[in-house]
Amino acid sequence: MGIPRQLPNAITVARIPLAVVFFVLLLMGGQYGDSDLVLRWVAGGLFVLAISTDWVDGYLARKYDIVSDFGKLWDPIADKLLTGAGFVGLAILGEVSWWIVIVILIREWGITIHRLMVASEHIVAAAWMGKLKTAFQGVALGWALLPLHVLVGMPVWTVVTFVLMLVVLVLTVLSGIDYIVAQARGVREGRRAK
Ligand SMILES: O=P(O)(O)OC[C@H](O)CO
Repeated sequence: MGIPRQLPNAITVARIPLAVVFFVLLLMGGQYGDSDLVLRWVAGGLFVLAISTDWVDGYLARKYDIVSDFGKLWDPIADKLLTGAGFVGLAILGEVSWWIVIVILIREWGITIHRLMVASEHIVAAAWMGKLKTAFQGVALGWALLPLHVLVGMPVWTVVTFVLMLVVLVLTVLSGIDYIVAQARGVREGRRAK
C-alpha cells in the first residue's frame, strides 16, 4: 500500500510551526527551566519530536520512491529553522555561548542561501556529512534542551552540554567545508555539483 505523495513534504513543512512553538515555550521556561520546569520539558520534548521527523520524511520519501526537488530544498531549510531556534534560544537564555551559535548559524545559512540562489539551475541535495551533522545537532540540542540536570545533576549536565556543543561546532564547520569543496570541484570540472 502506498502513501499520499505529499506526506513526506507535509511532515517537512510541519517542522516550521513546531519550531516557532518550541522556541516560545523554551524562552517562557526561563534559564535552565527555572521560571517553569514543565514548560522546559514540553519545549525539549517538542524539539525531540520535531527533529525526529527529519528522519521520518526522508525515510518515507525513499521507501515509496517519492523523493522530490521540493523535499530536497525544503528539508534542510526546515532543519535550519528548527535547530537555529534551539541554538539561538539557548544563547538568549545564557546556556550556550553566542560565539558558538554565531559560527554555526553562519555555516548553516551560508549553505542554505547558496542552495536557494542556485535552486533554479540545480538542487544542492544534502550530503552525507551534512546529514550526519544535523543528526548530531539533534542529539546535542535534545540533551541541552531537555532539563536533564534534574536527573544527572547540574555539573554533569553543563559539562556534557559544553562538550557536545564543541563537537557540533567542529562537525558543522567541517560539513560546510565539505560542501564548498564539492561545489568548487563541480564548477571546475564544468559539471553540476551534487
Ligand atoms: O548540511 P545541510 O545544510 O545540507 O543540511 C542537511 C540536512 O539538514 C539533512 O537533513
